[in-house]
Amino acid sequence: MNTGPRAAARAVDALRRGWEVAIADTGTDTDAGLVLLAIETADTGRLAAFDPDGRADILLSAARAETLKLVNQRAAAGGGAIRIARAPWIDLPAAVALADPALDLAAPLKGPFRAVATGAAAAAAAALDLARLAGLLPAFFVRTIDRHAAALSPADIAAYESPDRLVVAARARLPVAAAEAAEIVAFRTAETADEHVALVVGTPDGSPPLVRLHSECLTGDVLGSLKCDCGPQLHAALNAIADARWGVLLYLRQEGRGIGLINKLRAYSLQDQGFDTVDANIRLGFAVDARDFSLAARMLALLGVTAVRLLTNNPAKVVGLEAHGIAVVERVPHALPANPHNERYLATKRDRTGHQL
Ligand SMILES: Nc1nc2c(ncn2[C@@H]2O[C@H](COP(=O)(O)OP(=O)(O)OP(=O)(O)O)[C@@H](O)[C@H]2O)c(=O)[nH]1
Ligand SMILES: [Zn+2]
Repeated sequence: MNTGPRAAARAVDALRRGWEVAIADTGTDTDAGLVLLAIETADTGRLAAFDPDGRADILLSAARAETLKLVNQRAAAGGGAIRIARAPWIDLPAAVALADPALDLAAPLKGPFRAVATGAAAAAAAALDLARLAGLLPAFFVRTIDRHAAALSPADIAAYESPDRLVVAARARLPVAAAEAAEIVAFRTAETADEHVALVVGTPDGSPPLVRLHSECLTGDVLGSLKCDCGPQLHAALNAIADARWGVLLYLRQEGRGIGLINKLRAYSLQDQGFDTVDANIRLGFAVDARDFSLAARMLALLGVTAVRLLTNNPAKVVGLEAHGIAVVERVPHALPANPHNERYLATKRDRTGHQL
């Protein structure tokens, strides 16, 4: 068996190219595995090769299935994945409509739908994670196979995301507008292309540094998007850290709260239709926040930082760091003035995701 994160890296690549991927289940009561073709990157030729008899089922996230009202709340409450039995009318365009919420208003679904057991729950959940890692919609054509026919396990996919093998790859002096005495430290793991960065400002003075965990936001950080508060938060954080004379800004490549740029822009398109930031993620079939702050904790540990004053309004960041060995001795609020375009976004963060604004 081809184990390890290398198998997961190959699978991410395969999904993006529209190639099938097989995942062995790790449940003790099953000898099953799943073979999967991502709906987003399928085409008629690939689908015919994958599923010549038109018998492959559909695998969706529970959140997406609930949005489509394909399953009742009770079925979805278990979380994870929902498998829908293939019906003759579910051709490729119908499957795309199941996967992609952009079409929800334009393409009413036919039905009826029948939810069946996933047959390999751990493999199904891992498949959804793999889609997110590949930046794809979490929706597949799926067939059950013998687990021995699969080269990939859920543990491989977890290892791919794990920060355990993160190392410092390069460091250099980097004077920036906010602070001339700054050093940039770049991190990477062997398996992912993501290059996470820390900007270390000033020199340790024996007290816990002022720290900001900033998740990448191409639209806000680079283009000055008014839809969110990321750009102003980034610059205010650099200034606050410079004023404190000792601190660290982590620039985490967790675009779109971990769902990637393309999926975030899909969420924006749903927001144009009236859904808020939480419901947009759910309609796409993702968690409201897919980030894992163990990555940030590992970066701080590699910098020799074990206790911080954390600039954030998000209690999940405090919990995430503390769960991974970094003491948060103080939460420093980090709210910036709203504008007409991000007012609702900030209100949703306050009302629905527990931000202390
Ligand atoms: N999926 C999704 N991601 C978004 C949206 N708006 C902004 N983001 C992403 O949210 C992340 C910004 O979060 P942060 O500013 O790090 O943190 P936060 O959770 O808001 O908490 P604070 O520390 O209080 O700012 C970035 O990765 C953005 O790309 C949205 O509408 N949908
Ligand atoms: Zn943003």
